[in-house]
Amino acid sequence: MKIALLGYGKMGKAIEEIALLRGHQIVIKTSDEDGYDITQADVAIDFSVPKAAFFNIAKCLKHGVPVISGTTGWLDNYENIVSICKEENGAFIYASNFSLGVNIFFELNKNLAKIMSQLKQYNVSIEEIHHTQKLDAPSGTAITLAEGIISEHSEYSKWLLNESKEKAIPINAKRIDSVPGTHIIDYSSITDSIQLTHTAHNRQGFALGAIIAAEWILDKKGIFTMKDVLNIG
Ligand SMILES: NC(=O)C1=CN([C@@H]2O[C@H](COP(=O)(O)OP(=O)(O)OC[C@H]3O[C@@H](n4cnc5c(N)ncnc54)[C@H](O)[C@@H]3O)[C@@H](O)[C@H]2O)C=CC1
Ligand SMILES: O=C(O)C1=N[C@H](C(=O)O)C[C@H](O)C1
Repeated sequence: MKIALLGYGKMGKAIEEIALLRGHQIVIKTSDEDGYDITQADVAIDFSVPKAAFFNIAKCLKHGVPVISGTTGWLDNYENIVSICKEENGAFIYASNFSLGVNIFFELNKNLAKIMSQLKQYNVSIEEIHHTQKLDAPSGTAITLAEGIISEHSEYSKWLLNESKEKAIPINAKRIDSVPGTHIIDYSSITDSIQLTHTAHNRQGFALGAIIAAEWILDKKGIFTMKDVLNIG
Protein backbone atom coordinates (compact mmCIF):
# COMPACT_ATOMS: atom_id res chain seq x y z
CA MET A 1 0.00 0.00 0.00
CA LYS A 2 0.98 3.62 -0.54
CA ILE A 3 1.55 5.32 2.81
CA ALA A 4 1.66 9.02 3.72
CA LEU A 5 3.76 9.68 6.82
CA LEU A 6 2.42 12.85 8.48
CA GLY A 7 5.24 13.54 10.90
CA TYR A 8 8.70 12.29 9.99
CA GLY A 9 10.40 12.37 13.37
CA LYS A 10 11.40 9.45 15.60
CA MET A 11 8.18 7.53 14.97
CA GLY A 12 7.84 8.45 11.29
CA LYS A 13 11.32 7.05 10.67
CA ALA A 14 10.67 3.86 12.71
CA ILE A 15 7.43 3.30 10.73
CA GLU A 16 9.18 3.85 7.39
CA GLU A 17 11.77 1.18 8.18
CA ILE A 18 9.19 -1.50 9.05
CA ALA A 19 6.75 -0.47 6.28
CA LEU A 20 9.45 -0.95 3.60
CA LEU A 21 10.32 -4.39 5.03
CA ARG A 22 6.62 -5.32 4.75
CA GLY A 23 6.59 -4.33 1.05
CA HIS A 24 4.80 -0.97 1.38
CA GLN A 25 5.70 2.26 -0.38
CA ILE A 26 6.13 5.64 1.32
CA VAL A 27 4.68 8.24 -1.07
CA ILE A 28 4.63 11.24 1.29
CA LYS A 29 6.81 12.09 4.27
CA THR A 30 6.22 15.48 5.73
CA SER A 31 6.94 17.52 8.80
CA ASP A 32 4.69 20.30 7.57
CA GLU A 33 0.97 20.75 7.15
CA ASP A 34 1.02 21.76 3.49
CA GLY A 35 2.80 21.15 0.19
CA TYR A 36 1.68 17.60 -0.53
CA ASP A 37 -1.22 15.89 -2.30
CA ILE A 38 -2.72 13.47 0.23
CA THR A 39 -4.82 11.73 -2.45
CA GLN A 40 -1.64 10.01 -3.71
CA ALA A 41 -1.78 7.80 -0.61
CA ASP A 42 -3.95 4.75 0.16
CA VAL A 43 -3.60 5.46 3.88
CA ALA A 44 -2.06 8.12 6.11
CA ILE A 45 -0.21 7.61 9.39
CA ASP A 46 0.00 10.69 11.63
CA PHE A 47 2.71 10.78 14.30
CA SER A 48 3.25 14.53 14.47
CA VAL A 49 2.82 17.06 17.27
CA PRO A 50 -0.25 17.87 19.43
CA LYS A 51 -0.96 21.19 17.65
CA ALA A 52 -0.83 19.63 14.15
CA ALA A 53 -2.73 16.36 14.60
CA PHE A 54 -6.28 17.72 14.23
CA PHE A 55 -5.50 19.52 10.96
CA ASN A 56 -3.63 16.51 9.54
CA ILE A 57 -6.38 14.02 10.40
CA ALA A 58 -9.20 16.29 9.19
CA LYS A 59 -7.39 16.87 5.88
CA CYS A 60 -7.11 13.11 5.24
CA LEU A 61 -10.76 12.49 6.09
CA LYS A 62 -11.93 15.35 3.84
CA HIS A 63 -9.99 13.81 0.94
CA GLY A 64 -11.27 10.28 1.51
CA VAL A 65 -7.97 8.88 2.81
CA PRO A 66 -8.19 6.48 5.80
CA VAL A 67 -6.03 7.71 8.66
CA ILE A 68 -4.24 6.26 11.68
CA SER A 69 -3.12 8.67 14.41
CA GLY A 70 -0.74 7.95 17.25
CA THR A 71 -0.11 11.58 18.14
CA THR A 72 -0.91 12.27 21.79
CA GLY A 73 -1.98 15.49 23.51
CA TRP A 74 -4.69 16.61 21.02
CA LEU A 75 -7.74 14.74 22.35
CA ASP A 76 -9.73 17.85 23.30
CA ASN A 77 -10.54 17.77 19.57
CA TYR A 78 -11.31 14.03 19.34
CA GLU A 79 -15.12 14.49 19.12
CA ASN A 80 -14.68 17.00 16.26
CA ILE A 81 -12.72 14.37 14.35
CA VAL A 82 -15.45 11.80 15.05
CA SER A 83 -18.01 14.22 13.54
CA ILE A 84 -15.87 14.88 10.46
CA CYS A 85 -15.24 11.16 10.00
CA LYS A 86 -19.00 10.46 10.11
CA GLU A 87 -19.85 13.35 7.76
CA GLU A 88 -17.26 12.20 5.23
CA ASN A 89 -17.98 8.46 5.67
CA GLY A 90 -14.28 8.05 6.39
CA ALA A 91 -12.11 5.64 8.35
CA PHE A 92 -10.06 6.54 11.43
CA ILE A 93 -8.15 4.94 14.29
CA TYR A 94 -6.55 6.76 17.20
CA ALA A 95 -4.55 4.84 19.79
CA SER A 96 -2.52 6.32 22.62
CA ASN A 97 -0.27 3.30 22.16
CA PHE A 98 -0.12 0.97 19.14
CA SER A 99 2.12 -1.73 20.61
CA LEU A 100 0.71 -5.22 21.14
CA GLY A 101 2.31 -5.36 24.60
CA VAL A 102 0.63 -2.17 25.81
CA ASN A 103 -2.74 -3.24 24.43
CA ILE A 104 -2.44 -6.48 26.46
CA PHE A 105 -1.35 -4.31 29.43
CA PHE A 106 -4.53 -2.18 28.99
CA GLU A 107 -6.64 -5.33 29.43
CA LEU A 108 -4.61 -6.52 32.47
CA ASN A 109 -5.04 -3.05 33.98
CA LYS A 110 -8.84 -3.20 33.70
CA ASN A 111 -8.99 -6.76 35.08
CA LEU A 112 -6.79 -5.80 38.05
CA ALA A 113 -8.86 -2.64 38.70
CA LYS A 114 -12.03 -4.77 38.83
CA ILE A 115 -10.45 -6.96 41.56
CA MET A 116 -8.98 -4.01 43.48
CA SER A 117 -12.33 -2.21 43.48
CA GLN A 118 -13.37 -4.64 46.25
CA LEU A 119 -10.22 -3.90 48.34
CA LYS A 120 -10.39 -0.38 49.73
CA GLN A 121 -7.10 -0.69 51.68
CA TYR A 122 -5.13 -0.26 48.42
CA ASN A 123 -4.50 3.14 46.77
CA VAL A 124 -3.59 3.25 43.09
CA SER A 125 -1.06 5.48 41.34
CA ILE A 126 0.46 5.52 37.85
CA GLU A 127 4.01 6.42 36.90
CA GLU A 128 5.11 7.10 33.33
CA ILE A 129 8.72 7.61 32.26
CA HIS A 130 9.66 9.01 28.84
CA HIS A 131 12.54 10.68 27.00
CA THR A 132 13.19 14.36 27.61
CA GLN A 133 11.97 15.42 24.12
CA LYS A 134 8.39 14.42 24.85
CA LEU A 135 6.07 17.45 24.50
CA ASP A 136 3.05 16.27 26.48
CA ALA A 137 2.49 15.08 30.06
CA PRO A 138 1.03 12.84 31.19
CA SER A 139 1.54 10.40 28.33
CA GLY A 140 -1.48 9.36 26.28
CA THR A 141 -0.90 5.80 27.47
CA ALA A 142 -1.04 6.86 31.14
CA ILE A 143 -4.34 8.65 30.45
CA THR A 144 -5.78 5.50 28.82
CA LEU A 145 -4.61 3.46 31.85
CA ALA A 146 -6.27 5.93 34.24
CA GLU A 147 -9.49 5.83 32.20
CA GLY A 148 -9.39 2.01 32.32
CA ILE A 149 -9.14 2.09 36.12
CA ILE A 150 -11.94 4.69 36.43
CA SER A 151 -14.21 2.50 34.29
CA GLU A 152 -13.79 -0.49 36.65
CA HIS A 153 -13.06 0.98 40.11
CA SER A 154 -15.81 2.85 41.97
CA GLU A 155 -13.35 4.75 44.23
CA TYR A 156 -11.87 6.78 41.35
CA SER A 157 -13.53 9.36 39.10
CA LYS A 158 -10.61 11.38 37.63
CA TRP A 159 -6.81 11.56 37.31
CA LEU A 160 -4.41 14.34 38.33
CA LEU A 161 -0.88 15.06 37.11
CA ASN A 162 1.76 14.90 39.87
CA GLU A 163 -0.87 15.50 42.55
CA SER A 164 -2.76 13.34 45.10
CA LYS A 165 -6.39 13.94 46.07
CA GLU A 166 -9.28 11.79 47.20
CA LYS A 167 -11.09 10.02 44.32
CA ALA A 168 -8.27 10.98 41.92
CA ILE A 169 -5.58 8.74 40.44
CA PRO A 170 -2.19 10.46 40.69
CA ILE A 171 -0.16 10.17 37.47
CA ASN A 172 3.50 10.90 38.08
CA ALA A 173 5.34 11.87 34.91
CA LYS A 174 9.14 11.57 34.75
CA ARG A 175 11.40 12.61 31.86
CA ILE A 176 14.74 10.77 31.68
CA ASP A 177 17.30 10.81 28.82
CA SER A 178 16.16 8.59 25.93
CA VAL A 179 13.64 6.26 27.63
CA PRO A 180 11.18 5.05 24.88
CA GLY A 181 8.26 4.59 27.32
CA THR A 182 7.70 2.88 30.68
CA HIS A 183 4.37 2.69 32.53
CA ILE A 184 3.88 1.41 36.08
CA ILE A 185 0.54 0.86 37.84
CA ASP A 186 0.97 0.60 41.59
CA TYR A 187 -1.58 -0.50 44.20
CA SER A 188 -0.18 0.09 47.70
CA SER A 189 -1.53 -0.68 51.15
CA ILE A 190 0.17 -0.35 54.55
CA THR A 191 1.35 -3.97 54.26
CA ASP A 192 2.34 -4.44 50.63
CA SER A 193 2.30 -3.28 47.00
CA ILE A 194 1.22 -4.82 43.73
CA GLN A 195 2.74 -3.41 40.53
CA LEU A 196 2.11 -3.96 36.83
CA THR A 197 4.85 -2.62 34.55
CA HIS A 198 5.18 -2.28 30.79
CA THR A 199 8.61 -1.33 29.45
CA ALA A 200 9.14 -0.49 25.78
CA HIS A 201 12.71 -1.45 24.82
CA ASN A 202 12.57 0.62 21.60
CA ARG A 203 9.97 2.14 19.19
CA GLN A 204 9.55 -0.93 16.96
CA GLY A 205 6.44 -2.20 18.77
CA PHE A 206 4.64 1.14 18.38
CA ALA A 207 5.64 1.33 14.69
CA LEU A 208 4.62 -2.24 13.81
CA GLY A 209 1.25 -1.77 15.55
CA ALA A 210 0.57 1.40 13.55
CA ILE A 211 1.37 -0.35 10.25
CA ILE A 212 -0.83 -3.33 11.17
CA ALA A 213 -3.64 -0.85 11.93
CA ALA A 214 -3.07 0.88 8.55
CA GLU A 215 -3.18 -2.47 6.69
CA TRP A 216 -6.37 -3.39 8.59
CA ILE A 217 -8.29 -0.14 7.97
CA LEU A 218 -7.80 0.00 4.17
CA ASP A 219 -11.18 -1.59 3.33
CA LYS A 220 -13.14 -0.23 6.34
CA LYS A 221 -15.38 2.77 7.07
CA GLY A 222 -15.91 4.08 10.59
CA ILE A 223 -14.09 4.89 13.81
CA PHE A 224 -12.12 2.06 15.35
CA THR A 225 -9.66 1.29 18.14
CA MET A 226 -6.72 -1.11 18.51
CA LYS A 227 -9.13 -3.52 20.26
CA ASP A 228 -10.90 -3.90 16.90
CA VAL A 229 -7.60 -4.38 15.07
CA LEU A 230 -6.02 -6.85 17.49
CA ASN A 231 -9.25 -8.60 18.48
CA ILE A 232 -8.19 -8.86 22.15
CA GLY A 233 -10.06 -8.33 25.40
N1 LIG B 1 0.48 6.00 19.89
C1 LIG B 1 1.71 5.48 19.98
O1 LIG B 1 1.91 4.25 19.94
C2 LIG B 1 2.87 6.41 20.09
C3 LIG B 1 2.64 7.75 20.08
N2 LIG B 1 3.68 8.63 20.06
C4 LIG B 1 3.31 10.02 19.89
O2 LIG B 1 3.58 10.36 18.54
C5 LIG B 1 3.94 11.73 18.42
C6 LIG B 1 5.27 11.85 17.68
O3 LIG B 1 6.27 11.23 18.42
P1 LIG B 1 7.81 11.26 17.94
O4 LIG B 1 7.93 10.77 16.55
O5 LIG B 1 8.57 10.63 19.02
O6 LIG B 1 8.08 12.83 17.95
P2 LIG B 1 9.15 13.66 17.09
O7 LIG B 1 9.23 15.00 17.72
O8 LIG B 1 10.39 12.87 16.91
O9 LIG B 1 8.43 13.81 15.67
C7 LIG B 1 7.34 14.65 15.40
C8 LIG B 1 7.52 15.23 14.02
O10 LIG B 1 6.35 15.94 13.63
C9 LIG B 1 6.80 17.03 12.86
N3 LIG B 1 5.74 18.03 12.68
C10 LIG B 1 5.62 19.27 13.25
N4 LIG B 1 4.53 19.87 12.75
C11 LIG B 1 3.98 19.04 11.82
C12 LIG B 1 2.87 19.12 10.94
N5 LIG B 1 2.09 20.22 10.90
N6 LIG B 1 2.58 18.05 10.16
C13 LIG B 1 3.35 16.95 10.18
N7 LIG B 1 4.44 16.83 10.98
C14 LIG B 1 4.75 17.86 11.79
C15 LIG B 1 8.03 17.54 13.60
O11 LIG B 1 8.80 18.35 12.76
C16 LIG B 1 8.70 16.21 13.94
O12 LIG B 1 9.55 15.80 12.91
C17 LIG B 1 3.94 12.27 19.86
O13 LIG B 1 2.70 12.88 20.10
C18 LIG B 1 4.09 11.02 20.71
O14 LIG B 1 3.52 11.16 21.99
C19 LIG B 1 4.97 8.22 20.10
C20 LIG B 1 5.26 6.88 20.16
C21 LIG B 1 4.23 5.87 20.16
O1 LIG C 1 6.13 10.32 23.11
C1 LIG C 1 6.44 9.11 23.15
O2 LIG C 1 7.58 8.72 22.93
C2 LIG C 1 5.38 8.13 23.42
N1 LIG C 1 4.16 8.56 23.46
C3 LIG C 1 2.99 7.78 23.64
C4 LIG C 1 2.24 8.24 24.87
O3 LIG C 1 2.15 9.46 25.09
O4 LIG C 1 1.69 7.40 25.58
C5 LIG C 1 3.24 6.31 23.58
C6 LIG C 1 4.59 5.85 24.06
O5 LIG C 1 4.56 5.74 25.45
C7 LIG C 1 5.73 6.71 23.57
